[in-house]
Amino acid sequence: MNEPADANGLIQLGWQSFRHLDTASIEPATGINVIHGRNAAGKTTLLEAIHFLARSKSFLTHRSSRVIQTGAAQATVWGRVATQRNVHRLGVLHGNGETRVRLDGRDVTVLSEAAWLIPLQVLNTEAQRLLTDGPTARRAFLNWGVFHVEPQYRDEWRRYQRALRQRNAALRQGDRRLAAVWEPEMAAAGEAVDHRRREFLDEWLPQALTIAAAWLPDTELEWQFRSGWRRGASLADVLAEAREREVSQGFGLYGPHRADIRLTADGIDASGHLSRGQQKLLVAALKIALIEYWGEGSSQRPVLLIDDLPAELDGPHRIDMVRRLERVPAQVFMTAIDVEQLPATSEAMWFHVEHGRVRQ
Ligand SMILES: Nc1ncnc2c1ncn2[C@@H]1O[C@H](COP(=O)(O)OP(=O)(O)OP(=O)(O)O)[C@@H](O)[C@H]1O
Repeated sequence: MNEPADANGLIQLGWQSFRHLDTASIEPATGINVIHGRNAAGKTTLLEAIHFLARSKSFLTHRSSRVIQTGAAQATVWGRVATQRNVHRLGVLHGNGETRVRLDGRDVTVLSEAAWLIPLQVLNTEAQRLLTDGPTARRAFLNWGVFHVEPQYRDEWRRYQRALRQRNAALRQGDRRLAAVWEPEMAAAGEAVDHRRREFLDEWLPQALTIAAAWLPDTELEWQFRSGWRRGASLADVLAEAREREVSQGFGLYGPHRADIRLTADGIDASGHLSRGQQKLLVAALKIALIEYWGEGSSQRPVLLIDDLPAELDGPHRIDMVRRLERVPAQVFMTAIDVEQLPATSEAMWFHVEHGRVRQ
């Protein structure tokens, strides 16, 4: 650890043998960074490198070996991350089928320790699956959001999942007595998880929809949260009532593992009603509001990666989006093929990428 830096965030980023990027290091702005260049220049790869550093994995592939440059043995990304108190050195290396994370000179085994240092969100075409896919993606997003505001949440969620697994195993064996033994633990942890989720959602979603409403003024946006069990009933009662039916199913049908968030536009499911561009704006609003919520009282500066910001947006919406991003308490990295597609941003730092070479 070093002395505190003037500004929070990723103040230096370097890489070696990471896909087709030439070995280099850059000193990004802690506000907006624009990465531009032609197709296949390496813009998305640069975002991927930041993701790799923050989360020890890619957002493009589950197979980390793919990030290793053709012909190289390992890929490395490293960075210096300034928080309010210190400057941390973080490094992620992938080679020989394993990923190693180093934080301030020591190996990190619990990856969330490193993930905690750089709260990160990605806005790309995949991110729109938050609206179009099933509830699993939304629950993962919700869990990640709550975890960054309430670190104890992870333990409660793990406790719940453990009890759920044990009860499911008992249900599959038809062992009603053992299933009942796990119910008080499952209900206690489940209610705690639900409580934290609701507190978080009540703050986050109204703010997200306010941001989105400014971009989609003619659309009425609403949200609803489904806990995963009957409203108003205690989870313990619901589990006891459902036990017999669940034995025949072989797994638990109720609880926070079945939760979902429903977003509607003019009363219709948002994914079915909104255009691609409108969906992009809504997802951007969800992520910006999350980042603003994280930013409050946190010593870590969140990072927002936006791949091809101009795509699918008309001129006025591009301007609105960039103006909004200028006020977000986050470090933003956005890519664009052509700088002409973006409005002038006074504070931004510009990086040009050509054939894998990044120039500041
Ligand atoms: N492991 C690797 N080793 C070497 N080159 C790679 C590797 N993986 C991908 N590439 C190359 O990286 C290029 C893609 O880079 P990237 O996706 O960052 O481009 P981009 O600038 O975002 O382009 P676009 O604007 O088209 O999205 C491809 O030409 C691909 O062949």
